[in-house]
Order: sequence, then C-alpha cells, then structure tokens
Amino acid sequence: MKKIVALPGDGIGPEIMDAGIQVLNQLTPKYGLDYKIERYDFGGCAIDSTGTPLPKTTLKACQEADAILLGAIGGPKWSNAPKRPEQGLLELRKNLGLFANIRPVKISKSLEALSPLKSERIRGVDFIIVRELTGGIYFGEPRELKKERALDTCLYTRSEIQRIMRQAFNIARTRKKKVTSVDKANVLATSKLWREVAEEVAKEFPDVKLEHQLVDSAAMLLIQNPKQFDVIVTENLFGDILSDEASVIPGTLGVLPSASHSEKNSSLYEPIHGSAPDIAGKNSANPLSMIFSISMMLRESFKEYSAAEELEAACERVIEKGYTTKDLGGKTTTTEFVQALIEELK
Ligand SMILES: NC(=O)C1=CN([C@@H]2O[C@H](COP(=O)(O)OP(=O)(O)OC[C@H]3O[C@@H](n4cnc5c(N)ncnc54)[C@H](O)[C@@H]3O)[C@@H](O)[C@H]2O)C=CC1
Ligand SMILES: CC(C)CC(=O)C(=O)O
Ligand SMILES: [Mg+2]
Repeated sequence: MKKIVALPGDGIGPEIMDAGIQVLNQLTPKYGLDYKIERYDFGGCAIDSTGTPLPKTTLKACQEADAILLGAIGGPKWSNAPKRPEQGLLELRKNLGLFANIRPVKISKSLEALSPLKSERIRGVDFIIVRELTGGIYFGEPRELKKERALDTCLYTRSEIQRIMRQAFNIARTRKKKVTSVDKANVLATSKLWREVAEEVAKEFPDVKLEHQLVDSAAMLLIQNPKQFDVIVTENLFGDILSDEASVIPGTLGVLPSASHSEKNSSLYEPIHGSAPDIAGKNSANPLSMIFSISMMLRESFKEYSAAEELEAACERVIEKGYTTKDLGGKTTTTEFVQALIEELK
C-alpha cells in the first residue's frame, strides 16, 4: 500500500486539500490504486500545536512517504513568530533534497476562453518552469538583519547548477527540445556561473537547443509572447517570481500546480500559490491548483497515466459547463466545484 502524506497547512490550504482528497478518493477505486493518506501539521498550524513549523514527526512522515501533498502555509498570524511557517517550508525542501521544482503552465481550451489575455496570444501555451529549489538567496549564509543594515547571500555551486540543468534538458528531450536558461549574467556572479554551466551541460544534449534570456526581459516576454517557451530553467528566486507572473496567462494563481523532486526522497506536490489569507475560510478558493498537483502526483509518483488523464479531462468538462470559482470570473464555491467534479467522475 502506498503512503501519501498530506500537509494541509494554513489559510486556504486545508480547504483545497480536502477538495483534492475527495476528488482523489472518487477517482481512484476503478484504477485499483491502493493508498492511505495521513495528515500532519505543518506551517502555522504546527507552530500553534507544537511551537515549530516543521515538527520532527512531520519530517519523519515525509521521509517515509511515497508521495507528499502540500496545501499552503503562512499568514499574518505568524509573521512575528521566532520561526515563521515559510522557514519551515524551506527546511522541509532542504531536508528532503527537493532541488527540482517543476511548474507547468499549460492553457487548455476552457482556460483560454476565460483568460483576460487575448486568445491569439495564449492559444496553445505549454511551457514548464524548472525552478532550482534548494539553493540561491533563500538559503545562502551569512544572513543578517540589524537595525541599520541587512544582508542576504546568494550562493550557487557548479554541481547544484549541473543537476538542475540536466533535469531541464531531460524534460526538454521529451517535449519541443528547447531550453531557455534565465539569469542575470550581465550583473551577478552566480548568474555568470549559471550561464557557463548551462553551456557545458548543453553539450551533453546536442539534440536540445539552448538559449539564454536575462530575467528582466524574460519577465516581459513571458506575457508578450509566451508561446515561444518550452522549458525555462532558472534559479530559486527568479523561478519563484516568474512562475507567479505566468499565472497572468490563465488569469489566476488558482490553477497552477507543481511537483518537487529530489535525488533520494519521494516527491512533493503543491500549488504554486500561497495560503491566500484574503479569501481563507470563504469557501471561494479555486481547488484546481491542488487537483492538478494531484494529477502530477498520479503521473510522476504512481505512473497512473490514465487516471491523471481522466481527472484532467473531467476538470475541463466541468469548467466548460460553467463551474468556475471567483478568481476565474464565476460564482461557484470550492465545495460546489468539487461536487460537480465528483458527479463528472461518477
Ligand atoms: N508554498 C507555500 O505554502 C507558499 C506560501 N506563501 C505564503 O502565503 C501567504 C500569502 O501570500 P500572498 O503573497 O498573499 O500570495 P498568495 O499566493 O497566497 O495569494 C496571492 C493572490 O492570489 C489569490 N489566490 C491564491 N491562490 C488562490 C486560489 N487557489 N484560488 C483563488 N485565488 C487564489 C489570493 O487570494 C491572493 O489574492 C504568505 O504568508 C506567504 O509567505 C506564499 C507562496 C507559497
Ligand atoms: C516561502 C516561499 C519561498 C514559497 C514560495 O513563494 C514558493 O515556493 O512559490
Ligand atoms: Mg512563490
């Protein structure tokens, strides 16, 4: 039996986690996938229950899981905590070695119709942001916060860049065979090394085209002409920002999933967005980001390709029938959307 560890977290995290698990439980019996789901406190709720965002029991469960699902963590309640929920998330990623964060941005017909951007600009958009997740400025030492000055350190080693590049090139090989490496090599030392290593690794993949884009103009091109991209590989901070920017293409963060992979542990699946405190508790969160993350889990951790396809097709039909949450311009609540999807899967 497979063990799935669920970390609902804070804000809308538990709402979309419940939604995702209900849908998974409706979908899977016919595919014979045998699993149990265990929930653990993580993030702000874990600070409340244990005093720390990443309790040892939660980390141990994640280390022993076959796959991990995360809702979202954080919120104003914990902004002055000695250790914030976000610090717990970074610790979890580091401890599990989740260096490769895969953030697909694919616009289906139903989402294209709802996007605030013109159809001609976004029809057929299908790219993946491969974000390095355990290095860079989020992790660099020293760091310092004093009254008159503050310091963060951005550090990347050659081997960290090599392994994320190989991940990106391998993904590109299964797609349109184009990698866009995004950096700030006109200014940053870490980006100069990034670009040098990208060129080196590209030699191992002669069938894949490599191009470089500076991050500022990449941010512009992502909206101006998103169809040109296939695989974008970039460092932690740039990937964090560019992927939220990419949500302007479907028009909401509420539909974008992600998968994080490591060399030694099981993978973690989570929406790219945060805990959305502004809509928490209102039954209005879009659960698709979580449902599509579950679909990534079915494919990537359990090789359940047909189940994932059925799930995605059912989502598409439900949206086409007019069930959309507020972020997509509709009036459907989270629970109504889940109910409609469950009916569709019956
Ligand atoms: N992986 C994680 O757990 C992450 C946690 N955070 C944390 O989340 C908290 C809130 O951060 P924000 O900057 O407000 O970003 P956010 O991503 O939580 O929200 C940004 C905007 O998108 C909307 N939104 C996000 N997800 C949605 C969904 N599923 N359906 C409908 N609308 C949705 C929100 O309502 C808000 O207006 C912070 O504490 C932050 O540190 C932020 C990003 C990732
Ligand atoms: C705590 C942050 C680094 C989380 C975030 O914004 C993300 O992973 O997208
Ligand atoms: Mg982010």
